[in-house]
Amino acid sequence: MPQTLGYAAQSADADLAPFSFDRREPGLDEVLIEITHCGVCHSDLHQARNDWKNTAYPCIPGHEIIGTVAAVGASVTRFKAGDTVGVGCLVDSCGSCGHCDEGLEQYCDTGATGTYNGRLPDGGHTYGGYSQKITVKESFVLRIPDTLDRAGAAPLLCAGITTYSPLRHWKVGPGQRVGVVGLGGLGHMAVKLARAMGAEVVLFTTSPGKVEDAKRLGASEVVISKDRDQMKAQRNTLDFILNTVAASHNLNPYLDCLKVNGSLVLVGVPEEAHPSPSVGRLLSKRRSIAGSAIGGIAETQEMLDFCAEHGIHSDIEMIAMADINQAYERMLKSDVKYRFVIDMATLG
Ligand SMILES: NC(=O)c1ccc[n+]([C@@H]2O[C@H](COP(=O)([O-])OP(=O)(O)OC[C@H]3O[C@@H](n4cnc5c(N)ncnc54)[C@H](O)[C@@H]3O)[C@@H](O)[C@H]2O)c1
Ligand SMILES: [Zn+2]
Repeated sequence: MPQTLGYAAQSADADLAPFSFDRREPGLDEVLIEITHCGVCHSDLHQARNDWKNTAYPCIPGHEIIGTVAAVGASVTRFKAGDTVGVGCLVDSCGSCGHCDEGLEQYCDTGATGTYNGRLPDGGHTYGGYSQKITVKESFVLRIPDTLDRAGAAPLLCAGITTYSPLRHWKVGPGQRVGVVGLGGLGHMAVKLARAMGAEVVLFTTSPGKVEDAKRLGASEVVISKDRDQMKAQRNTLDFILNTVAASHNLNPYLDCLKVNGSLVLVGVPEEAHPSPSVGRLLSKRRSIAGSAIGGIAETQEMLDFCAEHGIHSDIEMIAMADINQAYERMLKSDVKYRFVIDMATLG
C-alpha cells in the first residue's frame, strides 16, 4: 500500500497536524497520483472546523489537486506515468442516474463522493489533497493542458469550475452586465472568467483596498457595498450576479441591482443562513435567486481548456504545508491574494 503523509484535523477546534495513512493501490480503472500542489479553499476551513456540522474526523481537506501520475491500473487508457493531472471536488458518483449520464455528477441522485469527507461503502470517509498521494478513478481525473502553470492551475479545480459552471449555465456573454460579490478565491476567478466570456463585470466588495486589484483582474466598475449611494447607482442595471461570499448577509441590496428577469446565484455556503430575501423585490421584476454547486467532470475539463486558451490562472500565494493553520487565520481576515496553494514538496 502506498504510505502517505498528510495534514489532518482531529476535531473541530484542533489545528491541522501531520497524519500518516495508506492510500490504496490503484485498481484496474484507477490512477495513483503524486500530489505536487493543492489549493486552499474556504470550504476546506468550513469542513475542518465542522462549520456545516457534518465533518467526519480525522479530516484531511484539499480538493484543488495537481500532481504527476505515478502508476495506472491495467484498464486505464487516458493517462500514463509522468502525466500532469488534476483532481477537483469529486472522486466518484453512481455513474448510472440521469444526472451522471448528462455529465452533472455533482447532482448525482445518490450523492456524489467528495474528495474529502465523502462517505465510503466500508463506513469510512475520503481523505483529500493535503497529502502526498491520492488514488482516483480515471474518469474523475482531469488533464492539465501543457500551457497551464501547475500552481496557478490548482485553484481552477474548485474556485475555477464553481464560478465557470453558473456563468455558462446562465449564458453569460457579450452585451451583459455581470455582478460578482466578494473578491476572494472564487470571486477573483469569477471576475477573470466572466470577462473572458465577453461580459462587462461589476465587482462588489466591502474592502476599498481591493479596488485597483479588481480592475486589474478585469472588472470595469468596483462598488463598495457598504456605500449606499454606490449601491443605489447600480439599481436595475445587472443581468446576472454571482455571490461568492462565505458569510451570512442581507441579499436585498443585490436583488435591487438586477434588471427584469435577472438572476442572483449563490455559491458561497455560510455557516449561518442569509436573512430571508424580500418577495416584493423578486416579484416586482420577475427576479430569481438560485444556487449552483461546483461542476461536472466534462465541464471541468472544458473550463481547464478554456483557461489554457485564454491564459487564465489563479493569482496565488504559495505556502508550505506547515503554514496551513496560519493560512486559515489569514483567509478568515481576507488577507490572501487571492488563493493559497500548498507546495506539497514541503511535506515530509
Ligand atoms: N457552491 C460551491 O460548489 C462552492 C465551491 C467552493 C466554495 N464554496 C463556498 O464559497 C464561499 C467562498 O469561498 P472562497 O474560497 O472564495 O472564500 P474566500 O475566503 O477566499 O473569499 C470570500 C470573500 O468574500 C468576502 N466577503 C465576506 N463578507 C463579504 C460581504 N458582506 N460582501 C462582500 N464580500 C464579502 C471576503 O472578504 C472574501 O474575500 C465559501 O463559503 C465556500 O465554502 C462553494
Ligand atoms: Zn472548494
